[in-house]
Amino acid sequence: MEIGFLGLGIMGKAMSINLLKHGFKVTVWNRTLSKCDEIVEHGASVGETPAAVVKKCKYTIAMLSDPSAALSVVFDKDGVLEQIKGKGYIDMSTVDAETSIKISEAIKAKGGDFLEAPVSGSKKPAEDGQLVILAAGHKALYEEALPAFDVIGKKSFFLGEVGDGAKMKLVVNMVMGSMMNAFSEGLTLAEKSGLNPGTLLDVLDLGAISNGMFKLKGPSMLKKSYAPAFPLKHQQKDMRLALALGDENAVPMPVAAAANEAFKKARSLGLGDLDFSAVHETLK
Ligand SMILES: NC(=O)C1=CN([C@@H]2O[C@H](COP(=O)(O)OP(=O)(O)OC[C@H]3O[C@@H](n4cnc5c(N)ncnc54)[C@H](OP(=O)(O)O)[C@@H]3O)[C@@H](O)[C@H]2O)C=CC1
Ligand SMILES: O=CC(=O)O
Repeated sequence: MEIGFLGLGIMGKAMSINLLKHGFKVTVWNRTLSKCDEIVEHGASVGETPAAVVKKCKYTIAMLSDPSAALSVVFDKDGVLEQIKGKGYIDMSTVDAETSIKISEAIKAKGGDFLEAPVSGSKKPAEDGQLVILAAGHKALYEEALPAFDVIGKKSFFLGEVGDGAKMKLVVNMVMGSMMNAFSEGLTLAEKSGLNPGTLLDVLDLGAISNGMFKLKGPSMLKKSYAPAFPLKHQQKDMRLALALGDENAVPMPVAAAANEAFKKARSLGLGDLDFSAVHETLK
């Protein structure tokens, strides 16, 4: 079965190559079309527009930067909506529930099926097929997509109504962004107060707050190495969207609000395209 794939950034590239490696036929599209070339070397076909991809494939996955990209690919000329009748559309981008619901309603109105399926996990888990998939929406489409999800991820959750996957993803990333800032302050405090921050990493790793993110990011942060796995601009977008969800639900989130300010500061320093761990530089 042919799967469509829209958006070949850090995540989309790894996910689409993974699908090809596991024997799926994949037709790709990216706004900057030249980024399709590398995926073609792995066996993909190219569609000239999102509509052309949807027309060719039974279902199409999207992995796009933010709400405005997700909306544009669906609603603009030559977009997904033009060919969605009788087809499935799975948006794996991290967006807010409102965006996802808007896309879902438009697709349903045109006779298509919609599933949101944002993922937890970064570049390496995407390359290794170890993402965590947070799906919600059309249950039959979820079941149809499970063979692809089993390649892309290590675990898939079906969370219910469209919007619930988006919200779960934002809650997870709100926690992650807040943790990253506390971690970064700890590394800086250790260093400035005369401790060896490398020893801090060992101590943290042996205790109850040991976690994969500290283990993975700590050594590269100490080397000021911020090659983007998860771009900082996307982490700040997730904090912003999570804070809006907090507003809607009257949940006070002072820790997340402070973390968001730190990511905004990092963006203002021109660090948005680096890894989100570059927020560490705002303390220098
Ligand atoms: N990187 C990570 O660790 C993770 C990222 N995510 C989420 O996944 C999504 C993708 O992330 P990632 O791959 O890192 O991001 P990238 O910035 O690497 O890629 C973004 C993609 O979106 C496309 N895009 C941006 N704006 C538009 C637009 N207006 N119209 C059409 N296409 C557009 C880009 O196209 P072009 O090449 O032309 O710029 C590119 O294909 C984001 O929502 C992110 O929050 C989720 C989990 C982990
Ligand atoms: O969205 C980012 C991630 O690491 O998950």
